[in-house]
Amino acid sequence: MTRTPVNVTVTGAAGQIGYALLFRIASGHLLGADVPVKLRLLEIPQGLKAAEGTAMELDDCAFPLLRGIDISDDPNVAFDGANVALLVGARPRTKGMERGDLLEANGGIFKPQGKAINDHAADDIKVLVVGNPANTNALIAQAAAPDVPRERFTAMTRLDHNRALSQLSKKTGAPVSEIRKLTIWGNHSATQYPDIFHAEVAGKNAAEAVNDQAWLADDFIPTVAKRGAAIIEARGASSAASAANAAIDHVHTWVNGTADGDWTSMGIPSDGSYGVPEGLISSFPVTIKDGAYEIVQGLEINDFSRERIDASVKELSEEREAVRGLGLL
Ligand SMILES: NC(=O)C1=CN([C@@H]2O[C@H](COP(=O)(O)OP(=O)(O)OC[C@H]3O[C@@H](n4cnc5c(N)ncnc54)[C@H](O)[C@@H]3O)[C@@H](O)[C@H]2O)C=CC1
Ligand SMILES: O=C([O-])CC(=O)C(=O)O
Repeated sequence: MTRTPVNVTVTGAAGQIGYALLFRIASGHLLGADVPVKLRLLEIPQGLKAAEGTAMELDDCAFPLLRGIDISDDPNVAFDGANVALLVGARPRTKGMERGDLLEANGGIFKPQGKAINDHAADDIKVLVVGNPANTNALIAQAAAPDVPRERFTAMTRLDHNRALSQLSKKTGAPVSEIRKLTIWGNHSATQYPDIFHAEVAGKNAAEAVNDQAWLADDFIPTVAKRGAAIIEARGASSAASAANAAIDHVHTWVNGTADGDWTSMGIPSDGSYGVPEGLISSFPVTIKDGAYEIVQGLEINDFSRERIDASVKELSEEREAVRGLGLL
């Protein structure tokens, strides 16, 4: 059966995450081994030549599922007909830059991209924001796209989720495949809260299996929350292949669903669940079926978790206020 190719737009295509991401999209890991894709690459003018080089390499792989590559520096062209948009390109924080400056610089990227998505993307568009500060960049893009259902704008906390799985696996000796129901709450930042109180390791409650409060508070949580900085320190560059892998996981799960008896973590617009103010793009535990996600309801939140969720959500509220103050919402 011939299928219509799915248009996948990737911004920041010439960057290091782009380089780790595009080959996996083209080889079928994003959407499935039977789904042809067309890539639409968006770069700034200085990045176009490098994007063209990457496109040449993509050609040279002769991927059977890759049905075309377009490159542009115009968001209105790159998002035209997009079914999936991976917003990776962002303005990194540079020396002496305050958080407000960073938010403003990113507003200049994510607002026009949100508008271009609003005006040109396909009706079924799904957006994942990877570029930092991811949650608030997603909010900016969403605000500029009033005609797109707001739940289509998501932010990536799957890398944090995967990091937490791996740390818990090392601690317990159980393979990652035996760990379920882990949650990242809040912001993709050092305030995020990786929660193991509802997680299961080989069918047993993870917090009880670990039974080590000091490890949880002083090792696990800071290791996961500060892993991005640790990678920069070790590698001399921020996470790239693991971030690309998480972006693939995020979209693959969004399209194909969560496994029975498990959930994943995604930055999504809050509906007010768990005391997270409505509209903030915060990470929650979600189950997904038929391309639609739902926040897992009814989890009991203990005092230890409540304090940490509240701290991360407070940071998200402050970021929202800051971009409101800049007229970006
Ligand atoms: N949410 C998450 O878990 C993670 C997020 N990140 C973030 O992802 C972003 C990208 O990381 P890298 O690929 O390592 O950065 P990079 O600097 O290697 O590449 C970024 C690319 O984006 C391009 N770009 C800048 N503005 C653009 C615009 N307006 N339109 C299109 N392209 C544009 C640049 O030319 C560059 O090629 C960063 O903001 C980084 O902090 C990184 C790791 C994990
Ligand atoms: O800090 C960064 O730029 C990279 C990042 O988000 C991460 O590795 O989690």
